[in-house]
Amino acid sequence: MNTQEFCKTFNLLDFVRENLDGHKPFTMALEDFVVTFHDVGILEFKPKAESQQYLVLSAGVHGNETAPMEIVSDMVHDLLNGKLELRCHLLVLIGHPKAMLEENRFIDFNLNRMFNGEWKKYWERRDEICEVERAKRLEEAVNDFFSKSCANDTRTHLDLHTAIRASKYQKFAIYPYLDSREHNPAVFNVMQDCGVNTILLYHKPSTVFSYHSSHNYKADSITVELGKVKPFGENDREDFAAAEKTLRQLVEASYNFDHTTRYKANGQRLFKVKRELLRVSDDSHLNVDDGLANFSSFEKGFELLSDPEKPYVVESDGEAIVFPNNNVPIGQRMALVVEEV
Ligand SMILES: O=C(O)CCC(=O)N[C@@H](CCC(=O)O)C(=O)O
Ligand SMILES: [Zn+2]
Repeated sequence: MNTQEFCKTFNLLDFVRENLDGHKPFTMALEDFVVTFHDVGILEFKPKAESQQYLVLSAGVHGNETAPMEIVSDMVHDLLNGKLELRCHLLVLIGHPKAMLEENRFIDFNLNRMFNGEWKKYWERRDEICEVERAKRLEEAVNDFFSKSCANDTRTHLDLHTAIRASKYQKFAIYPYLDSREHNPAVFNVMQDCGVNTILLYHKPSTVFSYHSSHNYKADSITVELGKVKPFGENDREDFAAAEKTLRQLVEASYNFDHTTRYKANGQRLFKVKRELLRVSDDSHLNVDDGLANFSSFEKGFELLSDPEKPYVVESDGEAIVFPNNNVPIGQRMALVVEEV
């Protein structure tokens, strides 16, 4: 098959499904860029024209979060077929191909708790936990990509997700902890253009992918929750139209990520994390219905987390909950208690 035929019929998600255990790297030179298929779900686009922007778009770190994978896959198709112009350095990642095939959040362990080197703690168990080697591989890909950039280049990473449950604010994002850096107004502006009007400011280092790239490469990184989890083919792409348009504009490098960018976002809600509720024992249990939306709030005095040793009772009216999950192992996050700032 020649390059033109390959591009015309190429579907990233099918290609990933067909190469689950990896493939040999290969490169194709197209008119405006060179694309390298480094490994399953790891594609790098290098523009022929000079660019100072390095963009990572990751989707499917959770295998059942299908909409972002569909969006990214369509963008890759359009890039390969000249329908989307590439004006930045771009790394596209389909995070967890095996979980994607099964449309499950993960196989053995939540991949989005394995970054920032956390996978090293599980290295001895890599044969029983498939996410260990994948986290290592994804970190290597990000490292190789950002290592090509210079000090004045911009580094951006959008880790695209959809949430398990509905949300009071349908689209929201989690801005990872920045150590001693400042929040970048450009990130808020891009989120606003994506239709993301609620931003949760994370309060401490973590083992999620966006914190990894932010902490290690000083990237402008953010985890974006674009809607609710649905099976492949059942996403209403109209719901994602603003995000999709903005992602395409990012690839066309029509955004400036300079920290001096003026904050134009208007009406954006900001939340901060007040507390992280961890599972401390087998008996830890959140007293929330499955149908309860993210950002639902409680009255002071409500026992949100029951546990014989360490229950959590709501301390003030208006405390809200994000990502409640009774189905996590001991030591992992069961929910975030957040409050508006
Ligand atoms: O809906 C849920 O409960 C989880 C959705 C999801 O996968 N969220 C990410 C957030 C990562 C972050 O905190 O930046 C996750 O839990 O991994
Ligand atoms: Zn997710």
